[in-house]
Amino acid sequence: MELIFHNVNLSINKKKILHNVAGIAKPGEMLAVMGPSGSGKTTLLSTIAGRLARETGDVLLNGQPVDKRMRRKICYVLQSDIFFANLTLKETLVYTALLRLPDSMPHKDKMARVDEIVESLDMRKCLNTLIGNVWQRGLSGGEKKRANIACELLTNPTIMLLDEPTSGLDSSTAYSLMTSMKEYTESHNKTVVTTIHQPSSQIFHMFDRLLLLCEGHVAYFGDAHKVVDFFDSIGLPCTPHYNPADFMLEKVKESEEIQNLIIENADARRQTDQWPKELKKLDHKLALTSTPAADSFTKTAEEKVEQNGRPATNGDLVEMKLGNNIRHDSQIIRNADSEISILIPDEMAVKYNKQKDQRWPTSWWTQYQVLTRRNFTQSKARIWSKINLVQSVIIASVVGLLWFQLPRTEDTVSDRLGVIFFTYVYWSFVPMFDAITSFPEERVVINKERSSGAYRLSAYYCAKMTSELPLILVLPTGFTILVFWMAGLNGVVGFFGMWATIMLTSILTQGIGFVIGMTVLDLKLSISTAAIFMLSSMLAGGYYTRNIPFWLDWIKYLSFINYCYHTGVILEFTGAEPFSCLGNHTTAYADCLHDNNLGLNLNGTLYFKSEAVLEQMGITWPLWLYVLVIAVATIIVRLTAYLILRFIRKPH
Ligand SMILES: Nc1ncnc2c1ncn2[C@@H]1O[C@H](COP(=O)(O)OP(=O)(O)OP(=O)(O)O)[C@@H](O)[C@H]1O
Repeated sequence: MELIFHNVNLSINKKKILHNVAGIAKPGEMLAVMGPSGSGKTTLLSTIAGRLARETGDVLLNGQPVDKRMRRKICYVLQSDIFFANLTLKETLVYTALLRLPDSMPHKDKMARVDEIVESLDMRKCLNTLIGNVWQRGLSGGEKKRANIACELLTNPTIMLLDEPTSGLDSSTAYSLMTSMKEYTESHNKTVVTTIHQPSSQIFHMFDRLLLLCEGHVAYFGDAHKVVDFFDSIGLPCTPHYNPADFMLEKVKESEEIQNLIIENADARRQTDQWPKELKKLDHKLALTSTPAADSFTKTAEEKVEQNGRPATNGDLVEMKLGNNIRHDSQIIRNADSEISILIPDEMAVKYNKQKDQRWPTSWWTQYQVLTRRNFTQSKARIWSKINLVQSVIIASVVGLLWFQLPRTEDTVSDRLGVIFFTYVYWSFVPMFDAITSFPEERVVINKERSSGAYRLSAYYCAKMTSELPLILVLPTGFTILVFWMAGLNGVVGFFGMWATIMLTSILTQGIGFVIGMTVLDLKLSISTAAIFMLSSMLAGGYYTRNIPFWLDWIKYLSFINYCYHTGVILEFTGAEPFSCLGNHTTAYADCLHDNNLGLNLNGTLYFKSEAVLEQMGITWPLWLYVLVIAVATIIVRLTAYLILRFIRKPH
């Protein structure tokens, strides 16, 4: 496919970044975009990829404007290597292939495609290596760059946009990477646009075309090997044997005077034969569509589309009655006076393509299945990490030993409340902070993948919820078993009740963690926010204080711990064995109770029924109501997290 970008203008925060940037890249060729740091190379690539909205200008593939469907033919390899650190290279490539290659392609063909790319980029020896990150060693920098490119190549894109693929690589690794890319481009007839900072002269000579940018202006566009002649022609000769790439970067950074000289001469080249005819044609289209004839022009083109059943392309002839008010531009009138060659107007091609829009490469169900498997694999290492396992076992053992086999006497009531409160609070803290700290890493990967239209957000979100469920529930299950039986809490029913409500608490608090992590992007700030939220919930949760000032009493209804803790209390003190009083009759529980809660043991000591504790604590809601509130809160929190991702944290 031929890629044309024509007169692209773009401003960010009112700062003009790109000024009438134009260029063309052809199949089987590599176009290098060069320029000093900050000259707009990445911005241009993002604009071509459709991730930044241009103010004016066209981006055309084979003469047609790029819409969402066509954008799938473009792959954009970002400068940074964004992956899940704890997947191996093979897992990364396989999951990417399963997600991004169409359902209609048989599984074995998808795997064959992975093999082909691995061979092309010479990556076989590191297939089973973890991707890794700063804390965990994995692929080397060069291998990561190749992995980044490989993931995009899997979809067999026609246009490849590479943002600084050689940054951070030593010269021989950079050369070998670019050689692989050059071979791949030529053998598969791909159209490649790559930004590059300071290529060696060997790499520079691999490029077919060059776009040199200077402060967002075109300083040169044309054959890469003719750039030295251009500089020579404007009085800036290059010293023999000097790397042309270094030479021109020095010149475009030299002085304002030199910069203006280069830009003016580059502008002047647009009127000469050295400027590609395709770009000249677009200049004419612009001139024509600014005439009063534009409306009838569009209409006739639309008729042609309906007649052909496909959008008109660059070479199509569209019949148009020439009115008196049309400029007779000899260059664009082709056959007869009544026929004219035009490019299809943007809005019309987009409208046409929408009808056939296959937005996603795979079905929702495929996306859900693959993402569930991938998420399970990558979250397992994190959630079931050795450190989490050891931490849970140690804390559970300490709790179990401190509250070991509590006797059923009145003075252990407060201890029982303590262990229940601690257990619910602990399984609120752990999932919440795990969600907050893990989400930033995940978010960048998801944003990258969603930007390239790999899957639906709903598929990702449902997969995440499902795949992490068994993972987040295993540790609290083990913890509850240890603590419950070591402390000697209330029987089998009480155990299953506590286990279930702790699970629910973990799911709720993980959701709260996601909401905080998605809303507050700064990690430090999100941890502080979560700490404030958790501590306030704890304080208002009914364990530390039961006599909140009346004007602040409503706060307990906002504390999720209030509900979780009270489910635990109800489970512990309902239908349990009675508690013995300690000798005298003036105890808190015995004194405030109705007679029917009291009784005498055989040895003559007073006892009270366990439900008396609930009465003394003023717990009047039934268990199911507390559980219902937690369940509804869980659904609301999970939905909120989804909506935040859907509408607020959209990728560019
Ligand atoms: N959000 C923003 N607000 C203001 N200016 C911005 C913003 N984003 C980018 N810019 C500016 O746009 C210009 C072009 O940035 P871009 O990243 O495209 O440069 P580049 O040529 O790719 O640089 P490098 O080679 O260092 O990656 C820079 O001057 C940058 O400061």
